[in-house]
Amino acid sequence: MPTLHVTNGRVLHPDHSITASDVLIDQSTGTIERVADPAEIEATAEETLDAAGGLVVPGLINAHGHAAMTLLRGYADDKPLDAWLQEDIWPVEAELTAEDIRIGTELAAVEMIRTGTVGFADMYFEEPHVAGVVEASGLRALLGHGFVSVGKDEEDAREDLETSVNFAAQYDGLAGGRIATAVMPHSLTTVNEELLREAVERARDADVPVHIHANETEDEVAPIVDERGIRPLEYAEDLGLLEDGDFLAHCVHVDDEEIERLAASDATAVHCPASNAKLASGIAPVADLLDAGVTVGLGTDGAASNNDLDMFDEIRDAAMLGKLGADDAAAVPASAVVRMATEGSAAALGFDSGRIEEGANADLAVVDLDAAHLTPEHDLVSHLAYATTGQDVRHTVCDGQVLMAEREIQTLDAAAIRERAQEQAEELVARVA
Ligand SMILES: CSC[C@H]1O[C@@H](n2cnc3c(O)ncnc32)[C@H](O)[C@@H]1O
Ligand SMILES: [Zn+2]
Repeated sequence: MPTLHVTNGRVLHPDHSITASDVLIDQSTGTIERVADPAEIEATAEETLDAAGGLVVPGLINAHGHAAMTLLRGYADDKPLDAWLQEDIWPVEAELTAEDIRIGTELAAVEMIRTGTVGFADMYFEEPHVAGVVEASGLRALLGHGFVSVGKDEEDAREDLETSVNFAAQYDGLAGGRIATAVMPHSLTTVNEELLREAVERARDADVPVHIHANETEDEVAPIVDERGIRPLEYAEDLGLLEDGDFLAHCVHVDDEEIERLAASDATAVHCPASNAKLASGIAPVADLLDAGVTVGLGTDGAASNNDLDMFDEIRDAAMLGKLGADDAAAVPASAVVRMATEGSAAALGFDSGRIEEGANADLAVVDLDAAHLTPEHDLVSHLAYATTGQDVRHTVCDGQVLMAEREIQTLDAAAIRERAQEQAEELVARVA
């Protein structure tokens, strides 16, 4: 059985203690075989990664996003969600080709691997092409075709739902189990009730979860309250949502009753602090969600509303905004945000990852601590939350495969992808002009 030996480093354990330990990985199963004192692991592995001066952490998981929107990074900024989508994003997305999406997703994969992210959720279009990039890059992902019904006739909207269901049914478990899927209606206001009900029912039949944007802005909550006399998450539950495996992006404007409803359910929330701040959508009540017992993951959302896919940035933003929102510097501490990007996101996507522990998926990153901004070492969990950036990542491993060694991506040609993405993005916006 081929093995990978991560040596000479310190390991962040699930209880957030840190010890000088080696990690032995069984590459045939893609799982962690041993985490032990270096003296206890023989140097006989086929492959070795040197983690000297580094901290071995669970690979980060980006639990909500639209990967190919990297091509739209910096294309339209400084607007609120509705205007941004309707005036800028949806017109340019109408011109997207499958090749644009493939290249944009490759660019996202390069950025994610470079910054220690090993898994991501993607709600977008042309998902078979996204799956191809996942296969080639070695990343882990939960993918779904996103669909709306607003602005479409009945037949087109229904066809879009069929695409979402068929993709989810056909691609679940591919890439050696690294691909999972979900049915992905865009939101509670952009998909009509009939199609939402059908989407949930069809997802249950296909035994896949549902992923949806929920309670992102006040403007999205108000029409549901006005038309139905109930809050969005009561509506969601009535639609059959909030079951085990379902995960909701944003949950910014949730009231106490909705937080309780979410806590009592088996669904999870994905916090996207940078996107919520940039679009001025609001500050999610993360401290309240965590206090109520909701499982909270972390996501960047698309690169057009963030504007990067660095999950270390997101961790820091989650802590900062969590404190500001709660008006309490003690709220959402370092350990909580690190857990959000690891265990929380893994739980949201149903991955057995997010922890350096025997039996878990061998998904990890090695953070190089040899840097002025990470000196002195009073508390390394504090450094992960407040001082580390994605550029500090030295190695990235997913499913036991080395995706980046010594800051060099192994599975993709990063320079060629960047060059191609620049050309592809220029051609895309030229088609809209
Ligand atoms: C139907 S595929 C996904 C759809 O969502 C759009 N999108 C990107 N960011 C956000 C966001 O923060 N809230 C809502 N929708 C968003 C994306 O552009 C696609 O059209
Ligand atoms: Zn989104």
